[in-house]
Amino acid sequence: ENRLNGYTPMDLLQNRFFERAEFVVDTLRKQGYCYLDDFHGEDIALKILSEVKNLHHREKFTDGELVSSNGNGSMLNKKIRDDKIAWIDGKEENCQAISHHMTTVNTLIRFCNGLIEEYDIEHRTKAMVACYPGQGTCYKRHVDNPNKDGRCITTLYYLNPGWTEEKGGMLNLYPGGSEEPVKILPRLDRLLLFWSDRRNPHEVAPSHDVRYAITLWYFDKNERARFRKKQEEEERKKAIFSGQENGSNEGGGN
Ligand SMILES: Cc1cc(NC(=O)CCC(=O)O)nc(C)c1Br
Ligand SMILES: [Fe+3]
Repeated sequence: ENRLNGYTPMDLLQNRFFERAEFVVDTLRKQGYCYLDDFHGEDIALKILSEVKNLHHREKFTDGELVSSNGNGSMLNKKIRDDKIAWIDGKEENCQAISHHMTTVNTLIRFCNGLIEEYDIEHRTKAMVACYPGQGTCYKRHVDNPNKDGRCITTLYYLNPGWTEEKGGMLNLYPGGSEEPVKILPRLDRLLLFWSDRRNPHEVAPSHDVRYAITLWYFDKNERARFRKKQEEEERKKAIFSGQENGSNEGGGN
């Protein structure tokens, strides 16, 4: 077969992933976050962007969560976040490039998993495609996984060609809860990774132009299993409790 100085193209590809995984894991250990620029290359990045814009134009995004009341019971549709999101599993039509992104990040994370002994990463969420429509839309400071829901690594892929700080929309990251934020430019073809837990509070500064990103959260198998068991336990307790509440006794059954 076509061996290039002893390596096949697959060998070279594997090496490339291994090298990037080593850099990612070393950097995550050192500072808790890491970003790779020119992750897919411009052509594929622009293809992914066109699919995301297409989702946006086809109204496939829902509004960010609305919080309910302002405390005195009246329903105030105050927003805690301004992003519009679409959940994508990668099999949808016209999402081939987004699907390619998902499998590429899976491969990178699989190589990283071999180097991180404290986690055992086998699963992830669907892709959350997010759009900040501009006009000062932002996302308040928060931690992705404050209470051990299983998510250990957050990956954010940015799709904003020619973005500058004047447009706002910087991701302000506070690694180790530091006072001064690390300001990450959400530029096209940048892949940002960070530990999803309390080590990385973050916020999106007000955006003055349309800002797209794709998030994938990766789970630690054990933390996720514990969380699911706890959830089922709570469901059971709730079912029993609601049974007693309205006096019926079948709730205490099963
Ligand atoms: C729905 C949701 C979105 C986000 N997004 C960001 O933190 C913004 C990152 C960026 O676009 O730079 N985080 C959580 C914990 C939830 Br939940
Ligand atoms: Fe977040």
